Amino acid sequence: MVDFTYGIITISDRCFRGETKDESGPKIKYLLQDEYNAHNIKQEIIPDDQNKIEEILILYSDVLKINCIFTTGGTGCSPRDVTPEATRKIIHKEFPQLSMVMLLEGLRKTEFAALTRLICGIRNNSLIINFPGSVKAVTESFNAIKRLIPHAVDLICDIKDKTESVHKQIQSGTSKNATNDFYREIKEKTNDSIDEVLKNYKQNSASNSESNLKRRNEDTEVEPKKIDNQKSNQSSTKPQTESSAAKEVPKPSTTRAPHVCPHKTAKPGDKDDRNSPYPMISVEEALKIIFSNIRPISKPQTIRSPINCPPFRASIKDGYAVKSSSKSTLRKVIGSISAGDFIIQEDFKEDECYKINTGAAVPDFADAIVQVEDTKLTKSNPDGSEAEIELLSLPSKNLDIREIGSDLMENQELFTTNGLLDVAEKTILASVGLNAAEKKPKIAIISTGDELQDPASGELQEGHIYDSNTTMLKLLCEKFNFDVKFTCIAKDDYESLKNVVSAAIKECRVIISSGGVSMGDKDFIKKVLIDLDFKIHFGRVNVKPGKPMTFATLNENSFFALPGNPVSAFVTFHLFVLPALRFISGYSGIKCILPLINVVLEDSEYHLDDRPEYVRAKISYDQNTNQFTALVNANQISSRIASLINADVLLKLPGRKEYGNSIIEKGTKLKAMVINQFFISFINE
Ligand SMILES: Nc1nc2c(c(=O)[nH]1)N[C@H]1C(S)=C(S)[C@@H](COP(=O)(O)OP(=O)(O)OC[C@H]3O[C@@H](n4cnc5c(N)ncnc54)[C@H](O)[C@@H]3O)O[C@H]1N2
Ligand code: MOO
Ligand SMILES: [Mg+2]
Repeated sequence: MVDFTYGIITISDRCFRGETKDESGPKIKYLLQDEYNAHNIKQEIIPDDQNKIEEILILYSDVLKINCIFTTGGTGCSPRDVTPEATRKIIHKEFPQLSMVMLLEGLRKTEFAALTRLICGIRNNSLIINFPGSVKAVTESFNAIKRLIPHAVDLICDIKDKTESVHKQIQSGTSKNATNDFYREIKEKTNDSIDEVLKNYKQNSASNSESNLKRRNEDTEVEPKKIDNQKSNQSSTKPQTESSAAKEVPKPSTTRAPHVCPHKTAKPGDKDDRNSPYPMISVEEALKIIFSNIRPISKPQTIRSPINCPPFRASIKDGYAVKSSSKSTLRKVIGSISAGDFIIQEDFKEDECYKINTGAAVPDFADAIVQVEDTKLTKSNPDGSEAEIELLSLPSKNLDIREIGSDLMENQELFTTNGLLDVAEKTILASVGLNAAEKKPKIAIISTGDELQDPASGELQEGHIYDSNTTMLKLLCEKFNFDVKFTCIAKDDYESLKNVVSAAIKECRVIISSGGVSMGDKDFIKKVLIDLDFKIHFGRVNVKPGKPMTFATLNENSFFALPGNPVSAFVTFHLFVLPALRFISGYSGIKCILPLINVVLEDSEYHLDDRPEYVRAKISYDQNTNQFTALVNANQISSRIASLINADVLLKLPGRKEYGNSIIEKGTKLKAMVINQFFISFINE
């Protein structure tokens, strides 16, 4: 567990407000350090607020990729105790046995352990464990599962070599391995515990009120905030005095998302209008709006060389370092210099020379290199090394020597950048020993939909499909040299989508979502953006595919809500997201947009849509006419990912009204946006 990362979240209104000192969080930290030698620990205190708990768990799991997240507090039965509800809502798989081991351990001490509601589960690659609130209960719970956690995390992270060896040992039952022993122990312990627990429970039930009272007092340590929570419930929403807070009845937190009809949110008072309230704007207008609402991540910066290149006089050839002043053609070979050797500072005679390799430092008193091809070996030493050579031609001064700083002078300007660096820029930085620190926006990718299953999640459940947009959008970002910080599949559920978006904007400047942006009653993206105070700059674009494309900003955050249909997401990424990412990363104007080329339509005809369309097409080169021709890939429906295969361009077709005809014919001149440049080599075929 040494390499794993840990999160500790103390969930308590009173600790959050500073009224009570958090002792359980630090206790877990101590236990982790003591047991696992852990040092990568992130810790936080938050109030008993279900949304905040969900948000931070998502943040820890999806964004910070923490391996093991512990919560402490909020697991009791009071109205403000919502940790289990929040945990259950965001986990992908529940781990009830882990909770049971802790419960059994707790029950050995007190039957009041039954009043805590610990949930354990897995979200992505994170193990999430609810601990009770008190230091004592935290310690007991941790001790109960401390040897299970490492193996559980290994399994979740799919660390095969470790898990396989543990499995083998468990199955063979022969190992003296601690984990194996522990599994056996746990098995025995579980059986024992049930008897013990029953015995304990009977004893406890039969015991007198005095001992119950005593135990209850101990338990106030377990859940010390049951009474205080009710007060804190009030004061967390509205500041008030202690006495007035105590009089008010706390409201239970709502866990159900409110039903929101997106088409009703936009046009208040106009109940019957079921159209989208967002005007359809053109692709060009949309781009203008995007560019005027984003700004480059950094100012232009001029980078200068800290050194001379080459830093010493370097030989350009494999040959001999000589003095050009000598007219003698015979030279004694007095040494051999390889690349990387020290610079020879001693003087030498005019009829002497050094054998030298390309890139090696020329001796201080040599002023020319004669390449090996222009020499003849005239004498050798007994050991076979060269003793004398003859120069077939006499060199001029400075022949084949790269002078100090001749490629780059110290302090010379290398280039000016405001963000992204290309290969040449990264290479020149390397050549002068500088780091290639790029300024790129952090990107989050959120795929939305209850129907979505991770492609690695096994067989499809009924009504489900595999999520392909996450893969596509991540790879597209990477193809264009952008880094994706986090990806996640969000449910079609207002609250959880809001939590995911809140978590994403904390960590990432650019958020790219797909799905949930059209007219359905489960399309919550726009509503979430509005409620999180984003400004929606446009919510529909007159383009096919990609009509519901939405763009919103909040301070430095840009949100690109792409339509869910995979091809629509693909096209809108190239049309809108890529130019924005490039602009944010400092690309100048025209370079933000992918190159456009002139082509002619190869298809016999094409039926135009109402909306201007960007169809996926394959390019050929017609040698007779010296033109590129575009052949539209079959079946352009926006769900059909196959239309992307072998697509070289997004062929720009006009809307039928704009064109004045519903059919466009073979040979028509069109523009095409290049998404795959390999076809260019056809020119030379
Ligand atoms: N009444 C109307 N309905 C629709 C309109 C309209 O104007 N009025 N527009 C249509 C157009 S155009 C598009 S495009 C889609 C976009 O809808 P959403 O962005 O809300 O996307 P969803 O409804 O969530 O999903 C659409 C489609 O895509 C599939 N999908 C979603 N995410 C993924 C993913 N990550 N991987 C693979 N496939 C995904 C999803 O299952 C749906 O089939 O709305 C039309 N409706
Ligand atoms: O615009 Mo939608 O993207 O037609 O499928
Ligand atoms: Mg939809």
